[in-house]
Amino acid sequence: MLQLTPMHIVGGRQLQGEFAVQPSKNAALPIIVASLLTREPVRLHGIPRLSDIYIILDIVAHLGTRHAWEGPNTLVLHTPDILNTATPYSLVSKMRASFIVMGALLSRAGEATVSMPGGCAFGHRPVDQHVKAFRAFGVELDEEGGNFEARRVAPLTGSYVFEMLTVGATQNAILSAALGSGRVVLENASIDTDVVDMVNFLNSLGADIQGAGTNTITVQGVTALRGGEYTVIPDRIEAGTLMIAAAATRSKLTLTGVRPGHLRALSTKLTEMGVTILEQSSTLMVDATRGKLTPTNITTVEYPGFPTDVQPQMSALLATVPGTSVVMDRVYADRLTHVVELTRMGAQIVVSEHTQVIQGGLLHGAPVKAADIRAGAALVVAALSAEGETVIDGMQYINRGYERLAERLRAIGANVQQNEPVLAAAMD
Ligand SMILES: CC(=O)N[C@H]1[C@@H](OP(=O)(O)OP(=O)(O)OC[C@H]2O[C@@H](n3ccc(=O)[nH]c3=O)[C@H](O)[C@@H]2O)O[C@H](CO)[C@@H](O)[C@@H]1O
Ligand SMILES: C=C(OP(=O)(O)O)C(=O)O
Repeated sequence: MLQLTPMHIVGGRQLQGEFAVQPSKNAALPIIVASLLTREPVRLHGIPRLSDIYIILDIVAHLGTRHAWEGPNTLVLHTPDILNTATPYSLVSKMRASFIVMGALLSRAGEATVSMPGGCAFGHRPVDQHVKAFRAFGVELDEEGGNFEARRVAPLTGSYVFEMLTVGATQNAILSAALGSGRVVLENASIDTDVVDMVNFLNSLGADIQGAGTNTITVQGVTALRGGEYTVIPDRIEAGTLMIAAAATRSKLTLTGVRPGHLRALSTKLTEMGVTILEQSSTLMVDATRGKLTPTNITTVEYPGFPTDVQPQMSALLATVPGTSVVMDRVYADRLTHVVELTRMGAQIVVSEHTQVIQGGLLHGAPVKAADIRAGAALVVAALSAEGETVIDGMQYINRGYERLAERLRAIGANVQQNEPVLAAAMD
């Protein structure tokens, strides 16, 4: 992973003005993979310039996709032929989301070899549901030497009831059956926005996938998909991070280019704490300047519940709110790498049986290190509110999910310095 220079933040300043939210990383990644299903060109608007996007582009390039950027966030992808059906460990280990190339390759080429995805700093992330769904549809699947080898021996048919709500396995299962003459039914499917956006994209190319956004999804295979043009949804996790940053700095901030409906669980919680939120069709105003915030309890669950991907940032906010708050992550019980770093900044957090008990108070600047993407975002939130200077190392993790963050935070009044990553220029 590219090493980046640390970010320096002098905190204690209010944020102000408008922040234009980037397009969604976690929606864009599966849509780029889903473009493997058509031999025609597709033009995607709203692709954020992030290191994860460049990694998935390397992976699909290995499989046969040519790409060209048209302006800052528009990407044209074209996969006339699949050139490889094996994705090596060196590529898959860089990003867990890449495991869904298995479903796309099964659909388009009838076979796939994909390495077990890499581990993650915040705990065990199994792929058993992906494997069980494929097998339920009649796919032959062997696991050998850290690789999964899958073959379509007949049209995919049957149904699978997921044992938990999983975004990635739902996407993988949909992709595997979207081409061909079979029909599969997914029960207890994820209703996450990133599943719905991938299905909307595929259906816009001629796929026949019904029920996305409900717990039962039916995929009727089609012979081929056409090319097309699609705009990816806004990034609700980036928007959520900025809402939380506004609350932590007791600021008034307007987010533009958002879908307020995707952020309801967070808006409800912040409102309960004393933050005023005003929603319009694609803007969201957060006002934390009117009086004291109150502590609260958070339990993360799958969408549309409170998202795990803003749990560390929310914990950072709660570390600034006097009183006792309790945070439990039911999606990733061990998503806790932010805790030790926040305590360097004066946060009082005790972890017991995967639960954070937070006594809010004042934070101060300190040297800290991000160990994963949202832990890094939590450190940015804490640093923006803390007295004095915080130096955040491990920026390569934050850069996975936030485009030109230092520059965009400066534009809303933060005192942030970092040599900007040269990703876009270097990797086109
Ligand atoms: C690139 C991307 O979009 N990543 C997001 C995606 O990850 P990802 O798709 O990997 O997460 P899942 O929704 O699959 O995981 C949800 C839960 O199911 C468990 N599980 C999942 C699959 C499986 O085969 N077996 C199993 O036990 C996981 O360990 C976790 O506890 O959704 C997560 C949950 O919203 C987010 O935190 C990630 O940011
Ligand atoms: C955890 C995340 O991504 P990934 O699933 O790729 O690790 C995230 O975006 O918060």
